[in-house]
Amino acid sequence: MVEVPCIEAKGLVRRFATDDNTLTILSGLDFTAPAGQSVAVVGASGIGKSTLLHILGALDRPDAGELHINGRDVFAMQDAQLSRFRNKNVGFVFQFHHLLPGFTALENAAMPARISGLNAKQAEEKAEAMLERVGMSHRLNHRIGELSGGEQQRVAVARALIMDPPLLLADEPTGNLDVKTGALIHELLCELNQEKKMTMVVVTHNMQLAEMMQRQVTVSEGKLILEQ
Ligand SMILES: Nc1ncnc2c1ncn2[C@@H]1O[C@H](COP(=O)(O)OP(=O)(O)OP(=O)(O)O)[C@@H](O)[C@H]1O
Repeated sequence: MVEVPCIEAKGLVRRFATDDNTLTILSGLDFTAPAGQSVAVVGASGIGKSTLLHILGALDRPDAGELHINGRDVFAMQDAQLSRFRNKNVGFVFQFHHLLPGFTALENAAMPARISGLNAKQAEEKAEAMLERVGMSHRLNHRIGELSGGEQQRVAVARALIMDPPLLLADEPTGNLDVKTGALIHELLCELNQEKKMTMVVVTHNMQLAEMMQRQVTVSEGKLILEQ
């Protein structure tokens, strides 16, 4: 049986209209990743890495091209169906974590499970287990503002993985952290990738992190080059 890739993107085009012209950021980009693979996306600043990641996570729609995640035609879905699909299938970790400051670590990590329809108790049980996995059991009831940068990013990782998604997308996940704390988060991401056999795509300028991934791809002139 032929294995379905976790990500299969073909001919992605993304343009942005500015006041005086149209910028073509992605110009027919193809990208495939088998299930379980870890991939670093690197390239010059402003070249289109985050744009690509947002499309791969269906947070943004391309002007042309197709995206299949685990064989599902993502952009054929209507918005409500797409939100449900994202909730179950894609976890996101960003440089600035986007956690809700007025809520505790437990409440933040539980959020995707609540959105998926689980009741508060079920969602918090799952969140507690995930927070334990990322080394945060001692801070469950701290509000986000009461946590260090590294601790906040651990909560963001727990929130991204609470639904056990087959795909994790991370955009400069440790760009905001000191080198030592960043390295601990890199190790955590690699351990979770192995443990959960999830596909992981990480946009980064950090070569130490990029080299920890099984494969590195470079965005250049709207396409992917230099596959390693
Ligand atoms: N909504 C938008 N409207 C107009 N231009 C945009 C928009 N989003 C991104 N761009 C432009 O597209 C280009 C690519 O941006 P993107 O954030 O994908 O780059 P990047 O490779 O991730 O950069 P960096 O490494 O600096 O984070 C940039 O020139 C940016 O200004």
